[in-house]
Amino acid sequence: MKLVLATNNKGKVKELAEMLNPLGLQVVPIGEYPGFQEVEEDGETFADNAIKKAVAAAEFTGELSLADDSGLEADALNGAPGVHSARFAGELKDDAANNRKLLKLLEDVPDEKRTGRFRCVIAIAEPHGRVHTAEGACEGIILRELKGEGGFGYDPLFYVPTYKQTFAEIDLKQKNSISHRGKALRKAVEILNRLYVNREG
Ligand SMILES: O=c1nc[nH]c2c1ncn2[C@H]1C[C@H](O)[C@@H](COP(=O)(O)OP(=O)(O)OP(=O)(O)O)O1
Ligand SMILES: [Mg+2]
Repeated sequence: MKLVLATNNKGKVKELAEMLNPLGLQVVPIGEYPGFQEVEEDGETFADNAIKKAVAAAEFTGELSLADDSGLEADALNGAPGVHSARFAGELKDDAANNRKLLKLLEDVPDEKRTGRFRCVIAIAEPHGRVHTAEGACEGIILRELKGEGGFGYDPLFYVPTYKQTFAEIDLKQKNSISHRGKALRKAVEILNRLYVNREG
């Protein structure tokens, strides 16, 4: 069975594929389907946007499709950038510019108030229209400067106290074991196993 990954984010594809490949599904990024138009992410919640992306991909490809909508919530900014994380500093989805904007807004925020979390909602859309969702969150601290070279997005600013490292300093497997995406994906895998078993039997 095919599973289309309805994301254009290469960082997400790496993390998702690492956990999905062992399932024995044929995992195909949406980039391999020419002509798919990126949907407008105008939902008020991560779930709204994840569902919108997964359904659009399932309709376009006719295949089981999985989408991820995620972002960073800073408590000192009342949860911003939240669902606007990707385009926080503008339409270009520029990670470096997003990180600079976040640092600037948090400039005067004392260490103990720099708490936040990544959130992720994964939506799985079946070709005939049923949708399933799974979510995950990971708590951390937003640093005052970038640290680490790995990962993507806000990873170099996101410090995990239990690891004493940022998401950009830990490897992909470690990140998947604790991250918002890893948590959501483990629940999503249970959903996929159920769907897969139902189809076979
Ligand atoms: O583990 C993460 N580590 C660092 N940053 C992260 C992570 N997870 C989400 N993020 C940030 C990246 C982006 O600024 C936004 C997601 O936005 P989001 O719309 O879900 O993804 P996107 O536009 O990059 O790709 P797509 O919609 O095609 O899946 O949150
Ligand atoms: Mg997006």
